[in-house]
Amino acid sequence: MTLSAALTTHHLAKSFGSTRAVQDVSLTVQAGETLALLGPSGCGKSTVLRMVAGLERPDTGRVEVGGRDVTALPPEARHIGLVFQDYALFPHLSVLDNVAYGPRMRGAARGEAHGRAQEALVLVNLPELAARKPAQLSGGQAQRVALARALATNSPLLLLDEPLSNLDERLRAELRNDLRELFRRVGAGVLLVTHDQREALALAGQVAVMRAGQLVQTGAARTVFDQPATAWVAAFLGWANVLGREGGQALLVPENAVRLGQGDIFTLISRHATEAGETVTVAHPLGPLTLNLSAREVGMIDGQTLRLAVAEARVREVMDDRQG
Ligand SMILES: Nc1ncnc2c1ncn2[C@@H]1O[C@H](COP(=O)(O)OP(=O)(O)OP(=O)(O)O)[C@@H](O)[C@H]1O
Repeated sequence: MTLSAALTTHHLAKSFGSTRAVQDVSLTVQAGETLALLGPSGCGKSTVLRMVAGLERPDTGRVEVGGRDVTALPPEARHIGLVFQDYALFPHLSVLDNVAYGPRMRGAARGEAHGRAQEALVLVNLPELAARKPAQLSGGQAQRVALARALATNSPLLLLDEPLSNLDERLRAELRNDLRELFRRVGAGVLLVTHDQREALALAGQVAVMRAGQLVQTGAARTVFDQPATAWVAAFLGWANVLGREGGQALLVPENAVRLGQGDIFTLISRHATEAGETVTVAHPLGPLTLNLSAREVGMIDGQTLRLAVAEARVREVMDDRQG
C-alpha cells in the first residue's frame, strides 16, 4: 500500500486583479512532516495557505488532502486543522467548548467531542484551563488553545499561519520547542507559514522559499539553508556574504569557509560592536567580507588588519538573481 501525502498542491495559481499573487505552486507535505513556507512580505504565502484551506478559490490548479481532491470543497469539508491569526476563539464559549467545536461540527456527540477536546488540551499542556473563557487567557495560552482546537479535529493536515506571532520572545522560544515535539507526536502533515527563519529551522524538516508568487527553492531545511540555490535565496536566508561577480553570478561564502589567523593580511573597512564581540568588514579580493567575530577573535585584529584565509572549496558560485 502506498501512503498518500498529507497535502499535495498541483500548479496552484491566483491573481487579484492585475496582481499575480501565486503562480504555479506545486508542493507536497508528507504525513508526519512539517514544511515551512518562507518568503518576504507579499510573496503569496498566505494566499497559498488560504487556497489549501478553501478560504480562497484558485484560478487554476488542484489541492489534494490525504490523496483526496478537495479543490471544489468548502473549508469545513476539507478536514484540515487551521491555526490562523484571524480565526479567533469564540468569546462566549469555554476553552473546552472552543476546542470541542471542530469535532462537534464534524458530527461527534457532545461527550465524545469533549473527550477529544480534553485530550487536545493535554497535548498543549493546558488541561486545567478547560472551564475558562478566552478573555481569561494570556496571549500564549490563547495560542495554545487555538492549536488544541486544530489538533482536536484529528485532521491529517494542520495549517499554521504565523502561529507564534504576537508572542514575546520568551514565549515564542518555549512554544517553538513544544510545537516541534507535538508535531512529532500527532503525526499529521503540517504546513506552516512564517517570516522567521529561526522558527522555520526549529520546527520544519522541509522548507519552500517563495518569491513574487513562485517557489524558488524547496528541500530539506538544512540543505536549503546551507546550500541556497541562488544569490537571492542566500540573501533572503540571511547569508552575510553574497558577493556579486561579473556575468550575473555571485559567490556564496559561508562563515565556516573563513579561517582566522592563517593566510594573508587584509584591511578592515568597518567595525561595529555586537553583544558577542564585533561585526567587521574586510577588504578581500573576492569582495567585502563581513564577519561576526567573538570577543576572543576580536583580539586577533592587529591595528586595522586581520589575517585570514578563505577555504575556496567551500565557496559556491550561483546565479545572481537579486535584481528584478
Ligand atoms: N484579497 C486580496 N485582494 C487583493 N490583493 C490581495 C488579496 N490578498 C492578497 N493580495 C495580494 O496578493 C499578494 C500576496 O499576498 P499574500 O498575503 O499571500 O502574501 P504573504 O506572503 O502572505 O505576505 P505577508 O508575509 O505580508 O503576510 C500581495 O501583493 C497582496 O497585496
